[in-house]
Amino acid sequence: MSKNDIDDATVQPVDDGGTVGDGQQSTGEGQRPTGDGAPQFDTNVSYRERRSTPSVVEVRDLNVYYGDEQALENVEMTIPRQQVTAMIGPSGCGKSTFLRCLNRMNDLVEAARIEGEVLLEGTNLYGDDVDPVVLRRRIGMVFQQPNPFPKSIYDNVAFGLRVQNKTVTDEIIERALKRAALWDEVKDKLHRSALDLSGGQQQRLCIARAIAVDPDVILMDEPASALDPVATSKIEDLIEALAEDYTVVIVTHNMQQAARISDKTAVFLTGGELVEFDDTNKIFENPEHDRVEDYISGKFG
Ligand SMILES: Nc1ncnc2c1ncn2[C@@H]1O[C@H](COP(=O)(O)OP(=O)(O)OP(=O)(O)O)[C@@H](O)[C@H]1O
Repeated sequence: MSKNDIDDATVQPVDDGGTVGDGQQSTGEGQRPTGDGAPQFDTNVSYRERRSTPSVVEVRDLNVYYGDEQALENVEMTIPRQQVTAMIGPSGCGKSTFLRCLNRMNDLVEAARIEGEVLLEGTNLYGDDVDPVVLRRRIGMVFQQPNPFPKSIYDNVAFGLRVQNKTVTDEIIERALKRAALWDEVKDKLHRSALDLSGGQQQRLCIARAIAVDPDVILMDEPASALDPVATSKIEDLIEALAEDYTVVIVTHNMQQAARISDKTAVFLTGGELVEFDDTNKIFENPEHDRVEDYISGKFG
């Protein structure tokens, strides 16, 4: 399967009752024991109540290979709760591979082999008893190209809830659209096709769709790179606002964007090495590593 096939395979609704547009999947009520009854994530405690711990995702000794090629090498990272964490680095350094490891999207790539641990609230996502479908209900994803379904604006936002057999109310739809800073622009045309929206509006709709099911973490792979400067600016403002409620992890090619909107920045360099991970200000003003300084100052990449 090619890299592009991953997105294609996960953005369209399928009839297994699981996939929710932008890669979110669910089997119903979230993190209850599933399948053979193996306990998964603790769902009796809501994410809002679990905020007492500072980190939400811990990555330990992560190595990823595509066939013989190593794409990530011994990556260790602690992703803080309710902050924006940006991944930057030159093309091919493994940023998207890393992001996809956080919700097991790489499971869909036949050639990919993953070693190491990714802990969500202390549970290894790669544990034998973890259902990736349940996991993707907790970790949503927004892609580079806005990918609304050919349905109404309302039905796009409702999609994930319906897949999970959850109640859909006008209030829930309104709340998600407001949270995605789209409500004022669409409140009078909720039953019109989502495909009639502009690219920037479509991307905010995809964000509304992702947050309607109330995930813990939102992964974003270059969410503004297909948009014009005005639409990009709206998405950037929105990402900063979302971090009040959610943990956001974003891949961006745009260093200024990472500097503007993120709290933490991870710099990957060629060979899938995470060279530095720190507060964004530190990375951009006084990085520890010469290679990071060279990259930030545009000497390569
Ligand atoms: N499905 C795949 N099959 C084989 N190799 C892959 C696949 N996806 C990525 N790779 C390889 O893994 C390495 C890391 O790719 P990845 O897309 O994660 O990098 P990136 O930093 O996100 O790049 P870009 O900024 O260009 O999107 C590259 O060498 C790439 O060719």
